[in-house]
Amino acid sequence: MVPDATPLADLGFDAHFADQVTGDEAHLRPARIATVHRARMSALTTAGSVRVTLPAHATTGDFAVGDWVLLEPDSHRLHRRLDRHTLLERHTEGARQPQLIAANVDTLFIVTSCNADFNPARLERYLALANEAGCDPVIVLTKADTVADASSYIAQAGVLQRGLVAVTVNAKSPDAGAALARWCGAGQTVALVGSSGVGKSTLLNTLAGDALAVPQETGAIREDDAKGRHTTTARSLHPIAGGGWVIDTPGMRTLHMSEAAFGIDTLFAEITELAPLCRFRDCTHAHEPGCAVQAAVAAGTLDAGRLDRWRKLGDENRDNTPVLTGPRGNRVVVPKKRR
Ligand SMILES: Nc1nc2c(ncn2[C@@H]2O[C@H](COP(=O)(O)OP(=O)(O)OP(=O)(O)O)[C@@H](O)[C@H]2O)c(=O)[nH]1
Ligand SMILES: [Zn+2]
Repeated sequence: MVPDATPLADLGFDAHFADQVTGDEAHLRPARIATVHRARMSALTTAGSVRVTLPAHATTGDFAVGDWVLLEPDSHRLHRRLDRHTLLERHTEGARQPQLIAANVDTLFIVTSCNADFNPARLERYLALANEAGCDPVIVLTKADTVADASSYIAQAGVLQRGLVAVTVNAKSPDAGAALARWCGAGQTVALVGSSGVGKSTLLNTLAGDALAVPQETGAIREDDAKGRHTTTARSLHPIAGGGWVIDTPGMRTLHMSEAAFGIDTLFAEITELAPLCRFRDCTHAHEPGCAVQAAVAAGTLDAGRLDRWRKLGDENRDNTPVLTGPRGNRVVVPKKRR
């Protein structure tokens, strides 16, 4: 259950948000978006869950679970959204606008299992997503109880990004909560991503423990979509038993790279850092003489598979990232919208 009175700090409200509230806005109530439906949203306040009243010009598509907003005290009418600390967004092929997954997530739990689901190339896509969003990634390896030696998975995951932490769990056991406790706790927000069937729902239940209850306002929790089917919210903010919040996301089959140059550079830091040592400033690390990256592969200090995957993600990102023509015909990458 969501306690009736939760201190703002426990909901994740920190100086980043407090500093944005102006003197004129002091009478407004900070609230954290807990569920986003097509036509309505709910939010958590220090006094519990409320239904947000949207002004005429606003649409729920502009908000993500985890967002901080300011509400009028009695009507719960939305005044404005506060700038985000982090924003997870998903680019899908063909779609012009990215889909907002979750906002103000501190740690992204990238969930995979100790079995055939384990796939370095796919994990790297999730890592680029976390880096780009500004979240700290952690690899959570579920189903450790089904294999004789889970440590080899830790070793394989740990090398995917500098400083990356990987943890093995049995998502069904309460021990999983203890194993992940260092990223949870009052005011902390984590989100779960990963393929279908890896154990995200199981992990969510374990993390929530006795606290399990989707924070939602009383009243109707279902809405009809255009075809008259009942739909429930895809994402919501759930309380974690020992403090903090967890956001689940629906299984993502494909993750297209777009507007993720920073995320990819961080993911492949060992390659990014070698590039300035290449003879040519625009070296593609493919065939050029004096290439420091190729030299590292030849010397055995850089994995050739990593270089292949760096190239694939980078090419995909460039193909999918919109470019404008600048004043002098220079190609200018469209600046990311403000968080
Ligand atoms: N033995 C074992 N089984 C697990 C573990 N984690 C999940 N499972 C089982 O794996 C199956 C799939 O788990 P879910 O939690 O439904 O997976 P999910 O990621 O939520 O899948 P979607 O809802 O399709 O996205 C269930 O039968 C779980 O009981 C684990 O750590 N150990
Ligand atoms: Zn090079």
